[in-house]
Amino acid sequence: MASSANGSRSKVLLLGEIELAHSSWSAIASLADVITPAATSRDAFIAESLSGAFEGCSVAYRTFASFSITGKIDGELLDALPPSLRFICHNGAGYDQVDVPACTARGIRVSNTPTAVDDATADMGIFLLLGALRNLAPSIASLRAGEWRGKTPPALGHDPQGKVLGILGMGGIGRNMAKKAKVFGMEIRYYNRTKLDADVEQDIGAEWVDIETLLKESDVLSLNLPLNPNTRHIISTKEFAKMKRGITIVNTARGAVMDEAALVEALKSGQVGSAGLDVYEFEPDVHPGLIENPRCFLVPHMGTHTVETETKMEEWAISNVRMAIESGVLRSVVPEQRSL
Ligand SMILES: O=CC(=O)O
Repeated sequence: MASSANGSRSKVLLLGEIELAHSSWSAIASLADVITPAATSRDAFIAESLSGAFEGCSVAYRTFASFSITGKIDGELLDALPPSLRFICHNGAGYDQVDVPACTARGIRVSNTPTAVDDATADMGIFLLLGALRNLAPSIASLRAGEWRGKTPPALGHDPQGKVLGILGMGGIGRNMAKKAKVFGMEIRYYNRTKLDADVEQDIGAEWVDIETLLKESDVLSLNLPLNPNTRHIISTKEFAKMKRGITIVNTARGAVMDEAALVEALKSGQVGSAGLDVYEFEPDVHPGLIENPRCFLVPHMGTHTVETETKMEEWAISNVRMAIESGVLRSVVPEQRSL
């Protein structure tokens, strides 16, 4: 299938940059013509597509950052893309930037890079958990400002040992984080629509509880679930009110699984004691109420930002492009399309 139905060479649309896996991408370029858009905004991208610039492309490779050019891959954008497009290979685990039902309706299959991100994202989760529990943000800032521990001594932090870590969403990242948190002496509870098999639960040392219990009994709550219409704002004012006063919230998933304005209020009132965040509802904008709150330990969406993990992710996404070109199937189609 390295050539298209009419016998010409396949065409691949490259949305974003290849940063690390250059030799694997060169191998794609030897199999197929690679088209790179000139546009730098959504309107210009749509106009460029409607002008026929991407005609004949059957596969698109895209990065998280390419959102700044195309915006969401939704029905409007798909209608502007050529009907030859059959596969969208997303480089990333979370694919909320792609409207999967709109792709399905047009016969386009979507892939992501599931397990490649697990270690690095879970490592970031543990880092944020410890940083928020230990109340490290103000002293990191005061040291850099030349004030040692600041004008008033920072509040004492808390140890993870013996605390209950509630994990909301027990996919690969949640499971990985559970194992790591166990080493810090934490007790692991989780809620996931599908309960893990008993042997997996036992291996991880995690207990399934219903979501109400998870909210009520956790000392730290880590959000590890994908963003979709069912999970948007799954944590908001009502849920904060059910939690233990002073809870620590960790989010490495997507900002919008939590109502960010409600989090700011819950932090202000002390209902939430601290937060360790890698993701934000309106990235790259961060709510000023988070930035100004010393009990927030904040990182600008860097969960997978390592040479090893970014390389794995690119290699994985490129392997999807290769399979699409050579065999007309994807290596890791997204769960919503698995039964199609
Ligand atoms: O945010 C990172 C990812 O979705 O892989």
